[in-house]
Amino acid sequence: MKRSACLIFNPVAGQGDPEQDLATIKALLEPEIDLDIQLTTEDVGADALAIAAVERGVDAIIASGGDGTLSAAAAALVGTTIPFGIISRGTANAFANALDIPDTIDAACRTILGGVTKTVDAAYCNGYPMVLLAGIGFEAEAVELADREAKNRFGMFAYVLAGFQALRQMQTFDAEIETEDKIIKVSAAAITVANAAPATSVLAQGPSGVIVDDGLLDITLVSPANKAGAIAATYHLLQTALSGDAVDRSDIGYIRARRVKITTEPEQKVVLDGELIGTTPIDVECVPGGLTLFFPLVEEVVPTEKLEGLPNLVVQLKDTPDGEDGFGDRETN
Ligand SMILES: Nc1ncnc2c1ncn2[C@@H]1O[C@H](COP(=O)(O)OP(=O)(O)OP(=O)(O)O)[C@@H](O)[C@H]1O
Repeated sequence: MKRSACLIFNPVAGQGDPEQDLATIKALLEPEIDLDIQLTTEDVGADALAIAAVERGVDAIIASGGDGTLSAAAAALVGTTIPFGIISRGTANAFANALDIPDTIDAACRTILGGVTKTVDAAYCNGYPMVLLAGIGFEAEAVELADREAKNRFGMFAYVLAGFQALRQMQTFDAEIETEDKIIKVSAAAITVANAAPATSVLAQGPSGVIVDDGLLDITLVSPANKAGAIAATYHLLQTALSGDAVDRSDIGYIRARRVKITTEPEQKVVLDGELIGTTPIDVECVPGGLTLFFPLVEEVVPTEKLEGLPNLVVQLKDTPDGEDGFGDRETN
């Protein structure tokens, strides 16, 4: 029987040609999947369309658009077992990158056609579903500054520009961070609670690699003494994100927790998966295995041996009976 899925498509996302993108997606998927195509509008977003699709009891949901569309659709699926396909066509493609899903239309469609699924963690932040991260302070300021018009003009560069602008306006705040086993009081300029994060979410990169299926949230605290320190800390986080090493600066800290409550003085803006949702305090709780994704088939890497080319090489294969390790009897004391 042919598979079926609801495809939620944002017809204005990204810098490409949406009509052509939709034609490509249909050509790739429709031979194997019956698609119920739902276009987002200014008034009816991916969240409403995904909630309605869940209520209709669809077999799978595929979302195609920028990070806003993908996050909104994913949010509706947190806590369900409906497989979610991601076809990223945005400016930053942070959502796909954070979850290790290919970000070209062709590879994303092949991932969905492959039919392999994997569960990852999700979370709730102040009752809102969260798949990637909640940012307090710096990140929230940067998201607010990277507006639609700037993104259209500058693409990815808009986020970098907004980051520098936010850095210029950087202010520290006092924070109290409560996890299941401790209460931490600290001054910070940015606190990021991540379930999953792309390397470009620099401020989430305290832990060497945010782990998306460990049942824990990764919390990074950045507390630079001044603006020069903020730039150095940000650069260090970018480097560690790219190299996969843990951070090593006294003004950056990180912890992992299943649940975290954060209050700040003064109140700080909070951005959740790219959208401003309000201000602190926040209460974030991990939902282990809360989201099911179509995931690329990962071929098992068999470590290869190599001997060819060594001088005077002779390799003799032993005739070892089943169940024996080939070393004969071993002397024991
Ligand atoms: N048919 C439509 N007409 C106008 N706006 C739309 C329509 N459909 C969705 N939108 C708007 O698109 C925005 C979401 O865009 P989305 O995040 O998918 O793409 P993007 O902004 O190009 O990507 P990125 O966030 O990666 O930059 C929402 O603000 C939503 O209101």
